[in-house]
Amino acid sequence: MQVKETSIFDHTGNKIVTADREISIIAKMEDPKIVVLGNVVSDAECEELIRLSKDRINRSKIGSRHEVSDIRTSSGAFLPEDDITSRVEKRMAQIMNVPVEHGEGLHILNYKPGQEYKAHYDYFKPKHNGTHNPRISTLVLYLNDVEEGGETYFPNMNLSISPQKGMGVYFEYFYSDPSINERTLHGGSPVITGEKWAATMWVRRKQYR
Ligand SMILES: O=C(O)CCC(=O)C(=O)O
Ligand SMILES: [Fe+2]
Repeated sequence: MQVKETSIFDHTGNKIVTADREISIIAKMEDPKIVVLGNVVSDAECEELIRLSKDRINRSKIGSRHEVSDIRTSSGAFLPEDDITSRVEKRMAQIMNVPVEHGEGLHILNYKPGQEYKAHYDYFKPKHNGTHNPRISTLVLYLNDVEEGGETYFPNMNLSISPQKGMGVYFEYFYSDPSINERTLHGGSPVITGEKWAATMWVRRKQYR
C-alpha cells in the first residue's frame, strides 16, 4: 500500500500478539489509518464490562442532566480502574502502540433504539483546553451484537462498520495534513432494533493519567 504519512499503529501481518490475546486484523485503510480488528475482547469480558457499566450509567444520568445534547443521545460513563478494566486497557494500549497512561480510560456507551452519536471528530478544536496534550487516536470496541443499525460510519470515507461483539475499530488523527485528519469524521448510526454497547479508549499524545 502507498502510504503518505507515518502511523503509530505499526502492526503488519494478519494478527497482533498482545501479552494475553491474539487480535486479528480484519481490514486496514491508510491516510487516515482505520483498522477493523477481531477477537479484541472475549464474550465474558464484554458481558462483564456491560454489567459494570449498568450501575454507573444509571447514576451518571441522574447527575448530568445539564450535559444532555442531541449530538450524543446515548448514555455513557467512564469505568473505574479494576482488574478487568485495566486488563482490557493494557491490551488496547498494546494494539494502539502507546503507553497505557496516555489513554483516558474506558468510556462505555449504551444506545437504545433511536439513539445515536452524530458525526464528530474525536480531536479537540484549536484553542480548546486539551490542545497542549491532544488526542491522537481512538479504539472503539463493540460489546454486543446489534440486531439492526448502530454502525460506526465515516461519512468522508463512505465507510461504515457494523458492530460485532468482541470486534473493534481503530483510527488516528495526528497527521500533519489536516485534510487527512478531517477524514476521520465519524459517528454512531441510530440503533434501529436491539441495543448497542461500546467501549471507547481515546489516547493522548503525552501521559494523561
Ligand atoms: O458508537 C460508535 O460507534 C462511535 C463511538 C464514538 O465515536 C466515540 O466514542 O467517540
Ligand atoms: Fe468518536
